[in-house]
Amino acid sequence: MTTTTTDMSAVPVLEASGVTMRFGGLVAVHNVDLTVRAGEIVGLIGPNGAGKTTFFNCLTGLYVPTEGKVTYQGNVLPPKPHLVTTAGVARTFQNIRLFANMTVLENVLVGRHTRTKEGLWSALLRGPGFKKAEAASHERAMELLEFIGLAEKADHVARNLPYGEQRKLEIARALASDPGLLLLDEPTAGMNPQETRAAEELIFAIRDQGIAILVIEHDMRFIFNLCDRVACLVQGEKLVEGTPEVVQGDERVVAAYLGTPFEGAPGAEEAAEVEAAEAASSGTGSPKESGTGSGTGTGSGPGSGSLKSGTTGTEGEAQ
Ligand SMILES: Nc1ncnc2c1ncn2[C@@H]1O[C@H](COP(=O)(O)OP(=O)(O)OP(=O)(O)O)[C@@H](O)[C@H]1O
Repeated sequence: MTTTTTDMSAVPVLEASGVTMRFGGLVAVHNVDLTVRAGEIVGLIGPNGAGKTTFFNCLTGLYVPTEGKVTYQGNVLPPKPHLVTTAGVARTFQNIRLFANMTVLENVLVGRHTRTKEGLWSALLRGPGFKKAEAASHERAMELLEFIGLAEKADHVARNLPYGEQRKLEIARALASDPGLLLLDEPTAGMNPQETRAAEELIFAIRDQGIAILVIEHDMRFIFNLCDRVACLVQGEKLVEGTPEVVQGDERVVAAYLGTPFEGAPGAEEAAEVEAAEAASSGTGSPKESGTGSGTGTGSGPGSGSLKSGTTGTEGEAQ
């Protein structure tokens, strides 16, 4: 007798094929294929305007792609965001979208509603079924707050949380729908290096819970540390896809995404000296702001980060 074992990591969770999105004459996403397998963290990078968020919107039912197909666990995803969430795909947004005046706990409970079956009458009458479901939701929401480290702030009003915690809360709310795939759109935007490192740990922990992850991010250090695979979009098309090593070494990606040297890069110091000298000789007096990067790797556009993970840390950070 032969036994066959299935390598779970090879099972596709999400499969997007030939996804194209046009806005009038503008082709924001063109013929993009992308697969996310069970247990994977996949990164989506690319310069500003490359089509990353549009692609996310095509995956999550906010946009109906002009062409192409998106399946989750083998089933075509419905073109409605709430149905996509019910199917098992949750997301966060580039700009925080919390219910600012609700408490931390209430925000997570809102995310739970796709998993509660009690109807309007049951809610109005507050029968035993409703009370049981409510208690279960509450328990699950507290579990999630514990998981992301916000349990002690369950009763705080969301708008009073520090920025990094608001981002975490968004993730908890997305997790409340018990997804099998989590899409994160720039989860570390605006975070300080400590918050970014904590976010990295949190995402690994989410993956370890069996949730596949697709993440858009401009912080190259973060993305290359985190991801098993990275795809780079440029002008709506997938330029390259591969391991972090392959993608960060791809000269087309370097050229398309950065185009300029960065602090700490070989030759960057010399380049900065030359630039300063040129600025002085052109009579401007002070060297102009250049694309050499701030060294944090957290910028949001071409020239704002490094493609070498571990080379762009802020002073004092472990490399
Ligand atoms: N609803 C829309 N209507 C028209 N054009 C749009 C719409 N949404 C996005 N676009 C255009 O599609 C292109 C891709 O934008 P998108 O926001 O997807 O890029 P991005 O890679 O996510 O950029 P960023 O990194 O700056 O967030 C841009 O030219 C943008 O102006």
